[in-house]
Amino acid sequence: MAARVVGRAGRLALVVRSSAVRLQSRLHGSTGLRSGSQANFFPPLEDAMLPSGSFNNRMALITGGGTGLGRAMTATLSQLGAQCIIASRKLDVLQRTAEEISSQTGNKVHAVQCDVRDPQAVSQCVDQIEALTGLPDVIINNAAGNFVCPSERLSPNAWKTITDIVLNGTAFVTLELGKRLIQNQKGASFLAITTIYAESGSGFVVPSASAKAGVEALYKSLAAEWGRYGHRFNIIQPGPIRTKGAFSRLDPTGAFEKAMIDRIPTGRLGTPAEIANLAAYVSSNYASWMSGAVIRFDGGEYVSLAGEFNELRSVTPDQWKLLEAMIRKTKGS
Ligand SMILES: CCCCCCCCC/C=C/C=C/C(=O)SCCNC(=O)CCNC(=O)[C@H](O)C(C)(C)COP(=O)(O)OP(=O)(O)OC[C@H]1O[C@@H](n2cnc3c(N)ncnc32)[C@H](O)[C@@H]1OP(=O)(O)O
Ligand SMILES: NC(=O)C1=CN([C@@H]2O[C@H](COP(=O)(O)OP(=O)(O)OC[C@H]3O[C@@H](n4cnc5c(N)ncnc54)[C@H](OP(=O)(O)O)[C@@H]3O)[C@@H](O)[C@H]2O)C=CC1
Repeated sequence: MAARVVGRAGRLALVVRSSAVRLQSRLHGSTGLRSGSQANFFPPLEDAMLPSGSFNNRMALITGGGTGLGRAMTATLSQLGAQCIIASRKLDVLQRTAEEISSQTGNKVHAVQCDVRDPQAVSQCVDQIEALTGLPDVIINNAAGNFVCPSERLSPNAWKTITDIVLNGTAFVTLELGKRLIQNQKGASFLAITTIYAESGSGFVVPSASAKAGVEALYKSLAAEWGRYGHRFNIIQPGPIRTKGAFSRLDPTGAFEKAMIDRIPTGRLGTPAEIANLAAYVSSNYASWMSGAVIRFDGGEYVSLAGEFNELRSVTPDQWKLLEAMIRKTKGS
């Protein structure tokens, strides 16, 4: 009896899988029933969302602001009136970005060299910022380092490098600025950019997952402790958004991109401009009651990966009829 049931279930699974695969390949090539088409429902809007002038007379520090998502956040804040300071290791990259953005927006963008792993360099960077603009009203901890690697291949220095940039770097910047802001009785909005796997953990990016989880604990803790000094602390967890920095280190051959898009319910990657709009809102006075928030911004990828039955999206209506009939026939346990 048991063998008959297993046999029938096995045959059904085969039928379901092979007809789903046939349908998938007819519609969308070799994999991914849902990729692409539903993205038309979710077009990315690229223009700045907040009213112009929302950041007039405000100073914003964006770490890692010379490239990728940090650059997009800088461009949006600058367009909305902020005076921005971008800080990272590569001064030439920072200066190029600063010139490009300020020539487009008419607002000054300052470039300051800083390796966030070094607390002394961070302290000197904050000295420079104080001299240039005064202490910032908006701090975005966006700088990061990452690469995919089986954990058994990680050297102690590989572990240290990622955790130093992501967790210690964020802590050094946050504590240095926090202390000086408290001394000057000035409030500020702190935002950390983490990732969806800070919550779940993930193999093959274990130093990054561990450090990003630490950043989330740091920001939630300070949201509770430093509200009394006028500071807000929030977190954005982005899903996949194409940047050279991330994709060259996480999917160097491009082999995983299609499978990744297939599992995103909105059928596409995010865009830098979209996350820049969210970061601007969270950092603005329109969000002055938001603190301690963790905002997942991933097109639905996290819940899609989490739900055990989500693969049933590929079951066709005819197959559902069959499955339902089988289930209804079952009596008792
Ligand atoms: C499945 C498809 C996925 C597609 C994308 C989906 C994205 C969704 C989720 C994304 C999350 C993204 C999170 C991010 O953080 S992306 C940000 C990426 N950007 C960067 O990393 C920019 C900065 N990075 C760097 O500068 C370098 O890459 C660095 C290695 C992090 C730091 O550089 P540096 O200080 O110069 O370090 P090194 O001296 O080169 O190396 C230090 C030790 O690390 C070892 N190491 C370096 N690379 C590797 C590697 N690829 N594998 C294993 N080990 C590595 C290196 O050997 C050193 O150790 P030692 O030899 O023992 O001294
Ligand atoms: N793109 C994506 O799909 C996702 C990105 N994220 C997060 O978004 C943020 C931005 O990533 P993204 O734009 O994609 O990648 P980038 O590689 O473009 O950005 C990382 C930035 O961090 C800076 N940086 C690295 N190490 C240091 C350091 N030691 N000191 C100071 N700055 C440093 C780099 O500048 P420099 O080399 O000049 O130092 C670079 O500008 C990161 O926090 C990342 O974890 C999270 C989830 C998904």
